[in-house]
Amino acid sequence: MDWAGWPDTYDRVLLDEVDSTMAEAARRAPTLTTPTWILARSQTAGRGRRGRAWRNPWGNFAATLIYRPDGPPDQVALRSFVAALALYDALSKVVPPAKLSLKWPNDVLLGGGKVAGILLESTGVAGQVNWLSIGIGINLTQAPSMAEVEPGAVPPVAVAEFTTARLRPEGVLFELAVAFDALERSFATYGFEPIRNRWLAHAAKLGETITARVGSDNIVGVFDTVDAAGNLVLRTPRGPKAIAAAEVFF
Ligand SMILES: O=C(O)CCCC[C@@H]1SC[C@@H]2NC(=O)N[C@@H]21
Repeated sequence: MDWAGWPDTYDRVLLDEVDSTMAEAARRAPTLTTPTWILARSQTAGRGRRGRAWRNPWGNFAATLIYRPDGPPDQVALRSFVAALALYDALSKVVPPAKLSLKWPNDVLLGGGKVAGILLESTGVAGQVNWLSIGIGINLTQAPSMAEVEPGAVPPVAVAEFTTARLRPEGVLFELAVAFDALERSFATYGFEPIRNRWLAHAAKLGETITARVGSDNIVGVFDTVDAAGNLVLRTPRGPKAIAAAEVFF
């Protein structure tokens, strides 16, 4: 693998097997000085959002970027949109971009099915984020079966179903790191607005009726926008509703 063009302010660690790249990032954090991408060819205890397991068969992509982002926690949390757009840009190199879309808060869809997920974890004290870990899983060669995902979830798909290109996790890491670096620089210079606008340009189901599950409540409304704080804004019969955290169903 030719790494020429790798963003030189980032380190990379390539592992054959690990429990979870999130756990590995947390173990390395105390001694890290440089933003670092950790890629694993397989994970034995991959984790997803909301405490779910993330199965990671050989051939799929699993990596975590760990770094010290600038800004207060609310700005740090917006890096999930930066990561989603970086995934959009990286995957656009191997599949038709028109088939990609972004599902709030941080899934990437391909042909309407879930192809990638993002998990953010951070540590900090006194309102200051110390380390942020952005975990990214991509179904490159294999997607889980419907039986393995939550009822009502969008069906999982694999990148391999949409391209004949050779898909290697290292190659995807390269594209992802380059894209993330460019977007992170944009975020540092111009803030969230350009990222938000680009994210909205690729949003799945914008202007359509969706359901946001918040705890045990289902809020049904028209997906109006994502606001400057990253909230999902739904138009409901009772007026606009800004939702900070939810599971979205189509
Ligand atoms: O639930 C989701 O959609 C998020 C899944 C995130 C999975 C990735 S794979 C790399 C990193 N390591 C983990 O254990 N989880 C994340």
